[in-house]
Amino acid sequence: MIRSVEEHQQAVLGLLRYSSSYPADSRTDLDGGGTELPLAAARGRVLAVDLQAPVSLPPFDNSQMDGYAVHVDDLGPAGGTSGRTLRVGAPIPAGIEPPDLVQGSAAPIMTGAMIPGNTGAIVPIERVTPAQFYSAADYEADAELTVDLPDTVEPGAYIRRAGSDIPAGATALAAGTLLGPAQLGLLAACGIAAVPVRRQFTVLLLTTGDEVQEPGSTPQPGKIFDANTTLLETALLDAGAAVIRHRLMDDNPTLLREALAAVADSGIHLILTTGGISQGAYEVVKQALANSSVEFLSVAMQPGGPQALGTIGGVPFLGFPGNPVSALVSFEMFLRPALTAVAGVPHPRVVLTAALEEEVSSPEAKHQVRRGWYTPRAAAGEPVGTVRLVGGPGSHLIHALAESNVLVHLPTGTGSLAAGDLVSVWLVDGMHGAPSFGIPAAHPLAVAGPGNP
Ligand SMILES: Nc1nc2c(c(=O)[nH]1)N[C@H]1C(S)=C(S)[C@@H](COP(=O)(O)OP(=O)(O)OC[C@H]3O[C@@H](n4cnc5c(N)ncnc54)[C@H](O)[C@@H]3O)O[C@H]1N2
Ligand code: MOO
Repeated sequence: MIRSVEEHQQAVLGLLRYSSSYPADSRTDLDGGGTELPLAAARGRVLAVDLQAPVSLPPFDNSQMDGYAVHVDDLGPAGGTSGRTLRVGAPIPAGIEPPDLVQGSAAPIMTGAMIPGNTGAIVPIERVTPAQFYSAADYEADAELTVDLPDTVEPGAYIRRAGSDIPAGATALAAGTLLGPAQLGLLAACGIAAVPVRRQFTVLLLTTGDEVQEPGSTPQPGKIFDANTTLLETALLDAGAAVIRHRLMDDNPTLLREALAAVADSGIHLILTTGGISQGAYEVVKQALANSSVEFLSVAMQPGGPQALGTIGGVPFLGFPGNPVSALVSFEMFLRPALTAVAGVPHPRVVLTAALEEEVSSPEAKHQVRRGWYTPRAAAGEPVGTVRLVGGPGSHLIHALAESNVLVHLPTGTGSLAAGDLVSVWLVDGMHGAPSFGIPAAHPLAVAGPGNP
């Protein structure tokens, strides 16, 4: 049986949505039974509840510029000052609560400092005379320092009002928000130190094949190093999932069946294997799961044609093909979008239209996914960016995969395309490493915190 890409996408989504024990609404299902994560540890996670701002941002009226705070009664109608000369009051650095302004005097004030009472406007230092602040020596030498204002000052100028970013009590972040640097920075600015996050979607990752050996071990004749475990583990971590990495399994169906049965009730949300699902004589996954509720099928896609889908002991199961590019393309096309729909993370890939830099042909009966390098349009007049294909269509070309920044889609029915024809590309180089708190504990800058005990 041959399925279209769209049909298999729906099948994978249905599997995760209806067969997985992952809670459909995990808002009340916090990690650790209601515990929260410190902000930095919550990067890449999904907020479990609506969070209200406990304080306003800014928390108080403050200055947007280094300059002088001018009394409201020293500003004429519509801000006219007639170049008024004012006495210089005590400077206001950021971090203090200043006394109210006295009419006839202007207080030197620094960016971010609290606005004193009675202030009508801030005048940037560049706009007054003298155009630089007095030194401590100037203050000691002359008790009657003065400053000349410009002819006009806009009332309220350069005052950042309390609550103008967000007022206290308003929703700072809604449940379901993916927590990245900006969102976590907002929570920190609100004085929040820990955040309730949704449970992670947990995947058991198992790689099969007599021919694969662990990276780091001595190369053996006829064997290859296991690329797929690392490739899929990091792709899943990037996508916000948690990964349990199973040891490599050789082509022994009985042992594989036992291993899969042993993990089926361990609270994981998906079992994912690579390899052993096509037409060979030693297709271990296919043999181990014969007569089970796992279906082996063919999707009209290249790479990633052979696929397996079903349940093992009630736990959703996906079998990706063993070729590394096939495994990653399967992840991008089927599992990643389903995770977005079910777990609220990751963000969908950015889809762009690009002009081919060269001609290309593709099997008409299949949706071909090529790897490419996307270059944004060089000038504003150009309608779209361009894409250069990297490597051929072969699903073993992991080096070419590593040198690409987009997946290039040549949908079913495409046949051949000329240079300049438009194609749809998915931007995949926005992948970042899993959360890491990388300063070694011995580093002089290291502080106690997540990852730095
Ligand atoms: N007669 C047919 N042969 C093949 C067909 C077919 O339709 N008829 N389909 C081909 C396609 S397309 C793919 S994709 C592969 C899928 O094969 P399997 O999923 O059964 O995977 P394996 O045979 O175990 O391995 C395929 C390939 O990938 C290498 N591999 C496997 N695991 C890893 C790993 N962890 N790290 C790196 N490389 C790995 C393996 O050595 C093979 O070269 O089947 C085609 N054959
Ligand atoms: O489907 Mo295979 O993944 O074309 O190489």
